[in-house]
Amino acid sequence: MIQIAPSLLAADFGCLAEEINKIELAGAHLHHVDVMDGMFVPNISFGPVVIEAIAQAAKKPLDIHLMIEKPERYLADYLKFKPKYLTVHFEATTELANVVATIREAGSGVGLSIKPDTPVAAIIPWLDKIDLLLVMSVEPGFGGQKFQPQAIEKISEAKAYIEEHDLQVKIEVDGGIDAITSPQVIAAGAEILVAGSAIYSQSSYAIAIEKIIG
Ligand SMILES: O=C(CO)[C@@H](O)[C@H](O)COP(=O)(O)O
Ligand SMILES: [Fe+2]
Repeated sequence: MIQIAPSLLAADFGCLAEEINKIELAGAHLHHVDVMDGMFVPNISFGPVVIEAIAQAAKKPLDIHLMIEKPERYLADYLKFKPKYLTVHFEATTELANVVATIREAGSGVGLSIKPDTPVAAIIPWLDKIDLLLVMSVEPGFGGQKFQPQAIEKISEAKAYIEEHDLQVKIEVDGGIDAITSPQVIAAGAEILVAGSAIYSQSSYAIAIEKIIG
């Protein structure tokens, strides 16, 4: 089953609890939560204080995407929300084995993300240790960017390896996902689709979700 994880970055923060309620009624499976530190990416979003409010309003699970340098410094601050997935960037840490162990011990799914210029080959040794591979289809840092089609090839490559080795890793894709790009990433093997602007910019979230995941 294909799952949709609308990115709260594109929601109206003036009425966050209402947005969360609306997107859940519209069919969201997960809430994608983008944490940006102004170091790993050239933008700052929000951190645990805002996620506390999100977690209180949400009935659906959280899918936290950490775009922060040295995420090992802050894992506990996000694991306390018991996210379904806590995802770190491969490029952001030299402590990946410890990061994976800490997330797993806390009971959340382990997510690992790669930027557009990072090849799938770089994370192959980690695929049997994680639950989620997040393939970025834009440079991380901002919502509303154009989908980079080379992500399709990367998803296919990762999917082929996962199937060949009978692994349980799900592939998530994030950036520029809409009704045009979603069939391409689904065909390549993505199972969780993140979409921000393509959903939250629309008057009907349910219709927007329906157009993306059918
Ligand atoms: O992680 C990121 C951006 O860094 C994403 O989750 C975006 O927030 C997705 O937004 P759209 O590209 O769907 O507008
Ligand atoms: Fe994201």
